[in-house]
Amino acid sequence: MSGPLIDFDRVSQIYASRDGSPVWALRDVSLTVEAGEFVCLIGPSGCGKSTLIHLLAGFLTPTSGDVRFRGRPLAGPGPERGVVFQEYALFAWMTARQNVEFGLRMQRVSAPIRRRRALEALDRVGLRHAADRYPHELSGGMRQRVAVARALVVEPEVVLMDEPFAAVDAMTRTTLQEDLLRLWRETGVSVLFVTHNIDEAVFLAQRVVVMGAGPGVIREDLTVDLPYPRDRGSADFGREYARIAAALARGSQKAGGTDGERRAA
Ligand SMILES: Nc1ncnc2c1ncn2[C@@H]1O[C@H](COP(=O)(O)OP(=O)(O)OP(=O)(O)O)[C@@H](O)[C@H]1O
Repeated sequence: MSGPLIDFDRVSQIYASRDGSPVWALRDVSLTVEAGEFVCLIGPSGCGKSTLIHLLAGFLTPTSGDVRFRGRPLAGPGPERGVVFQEYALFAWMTARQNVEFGLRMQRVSAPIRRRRALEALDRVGLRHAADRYPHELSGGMRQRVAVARALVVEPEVVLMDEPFAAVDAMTRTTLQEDLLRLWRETGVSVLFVTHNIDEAVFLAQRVVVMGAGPGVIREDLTVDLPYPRDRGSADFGREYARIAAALARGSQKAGGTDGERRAA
């Protein structure tokens, strides 16, 4: 393939606030993601991380600029872009297997193939045994695993994850991170992952995109050049952590700047 998988080209997103005044969620954001990359977006609350994910998911159309996938402007949601949110967005009235089958049903995949693929996807996240349970019978971590299986079962080219592990306890979170890395390496899918957590970004990402708020811009785009699996106790890990923390601190000092500053930086 020539060109990036994902291309944000000078994208701005303006919402109307309750009193009608404009809210610049993103201003002039340019970002590319290559096929197979694992990229984390990190930044203060309100810097437009979720907006960026929603644009890419096709839930929103940018106020100006273009969002392209494989060189083509996006026109709504599509099966090549899977989404996992922080909240367990599972259908309460469906079992884990039925939840995972949902996307395949939309694609009109036949019932026996749906069933087989859903069970395989649940197996990959270690939940085949829980296929017939309803969401309320699952722990928070298990529900997020089902959400990951549901996103992956349709074999997307990118998974968009908006703070997917923020609501689970620390130990479960670590396990989910390890599982996600394994799935990423097994499938070759690209991952765009929003987090507030520097440790999570350093553990997971090949690139960490640091955003700033007021309006939302990209401040820095940092490569994390550490081999996988990463050792949280290593000096190298600590150095990368400090580098990203410093970039975040610089970004918040510059709040209110423009994308032009990023280019100049
Ligand atoms: N539907 C909306 N209408 C009006 N303003 C909105 C809307 N959605 C988001 N905003 C505003 O746009 C800005 C960016 O919001 P967004 O949710 O993308 O940020 P975020 O970085 O994901 O924040 P957080 O880390 O708190 O989830 C914020 O100022 C927010 O209040």
